[in-house]
Amino acid sequence: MKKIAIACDHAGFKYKEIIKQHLAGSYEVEDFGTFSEDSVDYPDFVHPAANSVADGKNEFGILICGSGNGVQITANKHQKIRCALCWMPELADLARKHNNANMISIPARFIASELAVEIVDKFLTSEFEGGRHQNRVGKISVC
Ligand SMILES: O=C(CO)[C@H](O)[C@H](O)[C@H](O)COP(=O)(O)O
Repeated sequence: MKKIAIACDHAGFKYKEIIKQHLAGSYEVEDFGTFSEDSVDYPDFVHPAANSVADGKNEFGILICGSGNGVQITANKHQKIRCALCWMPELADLARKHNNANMISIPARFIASELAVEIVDKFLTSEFEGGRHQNRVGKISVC
């Protein structure tokens, strides 16, 4: 069963719970919080989730905040993380196929929860195509 990290800030909490419920039984989900709608700082929750994907404890990660920007910016500070901001399923598909993304960020304040679930499903079922894309991905981490 694929192991998935999930994390959010207060703006993403409701969607995190919806996504977790959707994935239950099909994936092993590790929830790094937050666990309420009380205002929090997203890096406090993203860094542990990103570390778990970077060290291989979880295969993929799902991050949710209001715009998707803050959690994505934070996750991409981790050298082994490739986190894509996805507001439609096609972007999640391409993030896996072309960029071998291992995390995605979802903008909870800008899309419906039903679409967020579709995005997650596409992210977790698309495969990296390798080939010419492997050359490019290999050049991303320069330090
Ligand atoms: O990081 C963000 C902005 O790019 C996220 O959208 C946060 O969820 C947002 O900044 C939270 O804003 P709030 O006014 O403190 O709820």
